[in-house]
Amino acid sequence: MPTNQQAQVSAAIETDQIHARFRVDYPDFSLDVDLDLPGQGVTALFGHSGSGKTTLLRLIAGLMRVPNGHLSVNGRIWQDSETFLPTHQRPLGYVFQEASLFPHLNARRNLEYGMKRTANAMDPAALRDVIDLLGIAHLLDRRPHQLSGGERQRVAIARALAVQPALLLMDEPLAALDLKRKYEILPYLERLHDALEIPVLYVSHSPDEVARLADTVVLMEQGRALAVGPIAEVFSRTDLPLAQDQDASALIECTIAGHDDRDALTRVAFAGGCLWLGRLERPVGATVRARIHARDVSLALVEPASSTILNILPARIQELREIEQAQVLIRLAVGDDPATSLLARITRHSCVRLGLQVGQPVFAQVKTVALMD
Ligand SMILES: Nc1ncnc2c1ncn2[C@@H]1O[C@H](COP(=O)(O)OP(=O)(O)OP(=O)(O)O)[C@@H](O)[C@H]1O
Repeated sequence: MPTNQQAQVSAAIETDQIHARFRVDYPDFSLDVDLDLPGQGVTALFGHSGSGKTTLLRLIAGLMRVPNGHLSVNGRIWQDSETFLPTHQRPLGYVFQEASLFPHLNARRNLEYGMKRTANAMDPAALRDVIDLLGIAHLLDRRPHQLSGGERQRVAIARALAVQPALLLMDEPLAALDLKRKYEILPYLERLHDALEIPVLYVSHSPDEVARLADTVVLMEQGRALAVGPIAEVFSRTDLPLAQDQDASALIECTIAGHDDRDALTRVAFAGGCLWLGRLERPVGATVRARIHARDVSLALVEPASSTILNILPARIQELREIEQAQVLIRLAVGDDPATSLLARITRHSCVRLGLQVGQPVFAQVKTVALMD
């Protein structure tokens, strides 16, 4: 029979949301946010350098205190007008740009260090799972200087998780790694994403990282949250600076529908259509996230009968927006599902020549599809 206190805790946990409201005024910068974020999955705090991402993370960690701030995490108040939990009382894990491991302790002792100081440490079986998930079992006897940057970061992530935090904060955990190491560690982060039940706030200014890892995005600009929402929705909004970028892209959640061994192709299905990709070694039914750059999509009014392009999707124009360099950004609904969007970036000249307008049916020719996991 649960005690009253346990019943209150479980009732509070069901609220499943993070609410963060903060205002900070520095002489040359102000941050003003009021955010409701999902209580699970990875939320990216995404924006250019100086947009306020780290400041927001520090406020959430309790490393800074501002008056009138409010923070609740899955129903537990961490800060309001009466309460301010100091950092050491907040059940959180914090992973920084550079793994801050103790140099005189090996990886195992580094993991144990935090665990000894909390009443909520993982049991040995759960810790073994985390060690396996991050692929660090063979590194446990090594000291930090005997590890690569990526390996150190994996140990730092395991250490953050070993205290069973209610929230994991990651501040550009890949920023200090070179490209090769980044690509080494990304699959581990993707595995974490699938395995973790706690919410993760992930600071990044890299669209590529965010496209791979995030479920929800907070797009930060000059201390404000310009947009908050599911990643596919935010990425395909043509009114945001993100879409005007050369890297603008749409994300589509897909399921592996079948393989064609003869032609070394894999067919993936999404709500409203399907795409052919180079052969993927993933089982039918597995989910993958596809990223399609706006610059890789061209449009035709009639279905091209003789094209080398594998993926030609019937679509309908949802929105046209003229952007710089005499180009037009077009948002397309693909198939029957209005929630699945593609972006196409074409010249104004072509747009006028084809007489494109909102509501018009077209065929989207997709030159390249990148897989995000
Ligand atoms: N203690 C401080 N006093 C005054 N200004 C500060 C202070 N801390 C941060 N700032 C300013 O606040 C702004 C936001 O900084 P913040 O580190 O939050 O940005 P960021 O988006 O995390 O940037 P980056 O991606 O470069 O880490 C910057 O203009 C910074 O100079």
